[in-house]
Amino acid sequence: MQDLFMKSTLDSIFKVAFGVELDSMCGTSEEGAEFSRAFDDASAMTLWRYVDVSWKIKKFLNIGSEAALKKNIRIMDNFVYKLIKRKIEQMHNSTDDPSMKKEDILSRFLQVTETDQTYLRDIILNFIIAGKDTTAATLSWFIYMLCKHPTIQEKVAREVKQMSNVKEISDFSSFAASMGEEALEKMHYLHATITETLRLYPALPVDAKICFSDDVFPDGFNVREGDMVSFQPYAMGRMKFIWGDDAEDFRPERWLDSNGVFQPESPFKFTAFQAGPRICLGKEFAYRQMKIFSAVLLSCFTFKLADAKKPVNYRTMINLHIDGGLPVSITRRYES
Ligand code: HEM
Repeated sequence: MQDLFMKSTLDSIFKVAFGVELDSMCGTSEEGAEFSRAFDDASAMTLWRYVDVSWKIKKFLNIGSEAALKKNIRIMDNFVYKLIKRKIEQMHNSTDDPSMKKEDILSRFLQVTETDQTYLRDIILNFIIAGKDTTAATLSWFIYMLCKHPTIQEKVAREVKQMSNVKEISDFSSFAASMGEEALEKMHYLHATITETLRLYPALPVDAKICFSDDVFPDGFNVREGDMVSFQPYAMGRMKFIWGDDAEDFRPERWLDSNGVFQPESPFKFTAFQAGPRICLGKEFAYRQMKIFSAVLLSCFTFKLADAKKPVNYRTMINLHIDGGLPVSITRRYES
């Protein structure tokens, strides 16, 4: 499942942010598949710099992991610069139809006359880094949690069916097409279940910052310019003094009031999306995307772990991935 989520969220971010059908899901674009591979390898190699004390020497000599990283960066750069060039050409050719220019985020940047190609490349990669693995990993943990808690899985499926107002689901794609904004808004239990997943499995388990200048924290602790300070949404999400004695239990109900309406928490308590001025810019987008994916999947299929006895471990990456993916068996809910 995790691999499929990674591919589909990459395709989705490409469509929304750059107006491009990458189709890494079906692999019809060889260029897209090469970019996707290079992107994943480059993220893993970048993280190893934290623990590999010799990375600077390797970089200087252009050997080992650093030579491979350089090659992957070149593949990504070529792909992204080509994309920017194509987009600029498309925009020039579509002057007669102004609506064509506004569809995606890259076009909007180009409209405000931003032409520095390196800056645009960084914007593109930033969106991919921020929006691909985060939602895919969260959806994987969400399905994992629902396999561990089948009654919650059924409750989510029931809510989706009820709120989407579809009497009988006869096929997957027409049900997906009928999933409107209004119906998604009403799915409070689904919203709570995704949020509960993020509390226990935040896509960014540790968030680090480097101090810009000397400072004193509210509790009197001194930090100096250049110090690294980190907070840990993973640990915070499991602390009893923050969430109560049942902090380690998966209980979506904790997010609902007595009428079943979702009650948000302060972002300084539920820190999966950061808080303050640097809070995640894609939070609403991420919820919408995750709700659409899970609503469609859960109303059409039931999920079970392929091997319920196999322990699930974390993979050492910036985002909280399931090591080795998430093999599941699925059963169709409707008669085809
Ligand atoms: C479950 C999904 C997601 C989670 C848990 C998440 C979490 C976060 C976190 C913790 C940060 C702060 C990083 C830092 O401290 O520098 C962040 C920043 C950001 N996120 Fe997300 N994110 C998610 C999905 C997305 C998506 C889908 C997009 C884009 C469509 C996105 C766009 C961004 C951007 C642009 C920033 C940078 C904001 C800034 O630096 O001011 N995120 N996200």
